[in-house]
Amino acid sequence: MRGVACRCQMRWTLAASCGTTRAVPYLLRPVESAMPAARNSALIEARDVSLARGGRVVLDHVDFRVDRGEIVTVVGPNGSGKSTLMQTLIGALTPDQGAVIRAPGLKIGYVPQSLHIDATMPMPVGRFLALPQRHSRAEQAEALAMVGLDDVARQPMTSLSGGQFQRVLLARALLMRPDILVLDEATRGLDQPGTAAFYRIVEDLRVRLGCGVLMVSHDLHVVMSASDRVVCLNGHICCHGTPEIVASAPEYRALFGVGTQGTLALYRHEHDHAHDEAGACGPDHDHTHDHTHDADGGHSGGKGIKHNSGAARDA
Ligand SMILES: Nc1ncnc2c1ncn2[C@@H]1O[C@H](COP(=O)(O)OP(=O)(O)OP(=O)(O)O)[C@@H](O)[C@H]1O
Repeated sequence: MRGVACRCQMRWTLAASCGTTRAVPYLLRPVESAMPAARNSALIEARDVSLARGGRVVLDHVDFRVDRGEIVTVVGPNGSGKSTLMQTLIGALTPDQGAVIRAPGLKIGYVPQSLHIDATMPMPVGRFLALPQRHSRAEQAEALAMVGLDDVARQPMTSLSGGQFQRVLLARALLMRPDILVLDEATRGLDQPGTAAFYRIVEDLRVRLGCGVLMVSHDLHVVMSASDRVVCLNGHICCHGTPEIVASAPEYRALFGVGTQGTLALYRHEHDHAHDEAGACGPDHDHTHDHTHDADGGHSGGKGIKHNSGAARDA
């Protein structure tokens, strides 16, 4: 009798063979954790966080949270504090004001934008995955399979394509059995199909592992359709909302496939002004930002920090 895998927000899989229970895959085994199991409980929360770097306020009264089972994407112009926010949330930086609250026992799987590996250093994928913590070959193979990579364990890291390399970084994060995956521009340098494929994997992992996902990305078209919530940061949180599917061009379908339905998505703004479907501001807007919106609904422009309104700060 074939085993039945139960896919749900809880981390377990039951597989039965001839009436006996066999070991469940490592990454899907129940985790000893003090973590709340329910969806909608905050994994990480920033409360009124402010932080200055190099004498300049980079994060200004930021309220932010990521719940179990949701994908939250932070977008914003260069220098708007996205990486600083990530580092503050994972505990690498301490806020000057406010607090970051992490659920007790929270395990974070961090995927950086890139990692330099010396080309002269022979570093097979398997050895890389054993850093900083050793895992069995079976566990490594399971993690690699989850990110769509087979038979690469003996391959040197330096021989991987950009997309393969980032997937290996993702596999390494999975071996932590994370409650939350934090991806800081993890698809930088990948082409659009590679980026779309990467985010499809992330969406799949969210379902299979029931983890939360926090991403920083500039890939608006792809990320918007993969996210439950999008937060636009420009020092302060200037807008946030749920992505809305507004169009489904054939070329996007061809690129993004079934996972995202090939759709172009926009996100709802909760400013004190309106946007049309192209992302342009409506006539009633009262624009107090120092940045503009492009046709994707993205932001660009100045890096100075101004508050729009208190309501706009709530993420
Ligand atoms: N170690 C540091 N010391 C001083 N200033 C810093 C440091 N790191 C970042 N900054 C400054 O903080 C601001 C925010 O940087 P951050 O890297 O968080 O922005 P970002 O939104 O992630 O940018 P990008 O999209 O370009 O990656 C920038 O003005 C940057 O120069």
